Amino acid sequence: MPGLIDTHIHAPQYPNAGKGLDHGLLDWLNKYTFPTEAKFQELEFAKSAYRKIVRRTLENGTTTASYYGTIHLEACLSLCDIVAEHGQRALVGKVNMNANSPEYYIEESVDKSVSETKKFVDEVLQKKYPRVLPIITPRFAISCSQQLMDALGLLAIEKDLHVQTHISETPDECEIVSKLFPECEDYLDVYDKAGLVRNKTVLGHGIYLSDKERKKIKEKGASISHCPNSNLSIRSGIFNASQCLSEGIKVGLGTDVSGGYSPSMLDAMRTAIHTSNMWTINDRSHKPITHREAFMMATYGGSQALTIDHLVGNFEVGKEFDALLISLDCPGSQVDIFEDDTPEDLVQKFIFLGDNRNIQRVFVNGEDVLQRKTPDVCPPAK
Ligand SMILES: O=c1[nH]c(=O)c2nc[nH]c2[nH]1
Ligand SMILES: [Zn+2]
Repeated sequence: MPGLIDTHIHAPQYPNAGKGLDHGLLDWLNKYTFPTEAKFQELEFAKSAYRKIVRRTLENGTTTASYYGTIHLEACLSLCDIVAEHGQRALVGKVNMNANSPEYYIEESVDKSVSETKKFVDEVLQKKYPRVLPIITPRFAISCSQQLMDALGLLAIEKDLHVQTHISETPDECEIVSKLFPECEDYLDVYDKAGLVRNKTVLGHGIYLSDKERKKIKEKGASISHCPNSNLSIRSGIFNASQCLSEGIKVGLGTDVSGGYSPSMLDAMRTAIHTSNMWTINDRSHKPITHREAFMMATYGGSQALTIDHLVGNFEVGKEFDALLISLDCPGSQVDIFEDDTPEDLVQKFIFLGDNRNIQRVFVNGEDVLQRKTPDVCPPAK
């Protein structure tokens, strides 16, 4: 099958995966996430954590990831090196934050934030990694001033870069944004005024977008990264994937580690199906997404969301071979096969019952990247 594409994942939040889910978004950021991300100033700590997450996502079949880093230039550059060393395909973003953030984890000025971002972009491009690109990453409107977002929008346009950020994830967040930016028509307008809404823009979450905002996202050719595990784990809300897909918006899936506790895109597929089922439970006329649509969002849909569908996402002739070799009867498999199972049944069983043990080989551009010799991920247990 085609490789899995995680359109939204926070590499530095991996140490927190599976813990600290007892608060909603804004308290969760302050209590758990910012203190953890701040530790990535220490380069050796960052490298060790980044090796773990890159290895873990690859083992789970993520051939492409769109990573958020932290505000630290050196650590973000090391994430690019580590991704490249492991042979994963990725977009990597140095996070921008200059407002409403704790004093221990904030960029000191617009100038510094922009100049470090330029340095990051230039260095990454100069390295000419075959499959790693920089992505402009203003964290979200609450943590960036309009002046900073304007400068980042200009940079994205000037260098034709991808952009990723969060939007309309929780009601509290939306209310704060409307107070911080009273001159803007809505949340999307905050980013649009800065030139950040482009066809290379990936908007994380988008649970509470209005009809008008979704229409503009479609017109601009931007995409939404649906992160169902995160939405349920930190109780942000229930995204309506069917609606966005039927409106023709590009929708990919994201694990959103560590608001989402699982780095597995299989988990993202399952949870997207269950999230969609919740709409149907509340309104029987709602058509839930199918396993085919979940599979599509995790593969080809993800490639469209990241505008790399000319390269990967399916097995069209001429694309690069990002693929997984799946075995359902391998040692340890949790999937039992029965005589009357059709090929499509097997795909469904893999989505719902499969795990990394069934993912036997992971190819990026034709290379079995799990066979690469990379530095030890896990030091021996004490
Ligand atoms: O799920 C999320 N994770 C984050 O780290 C974040 N920052 C702003 N908004 C966010 N949402
Ligand atoms: Zn996120």
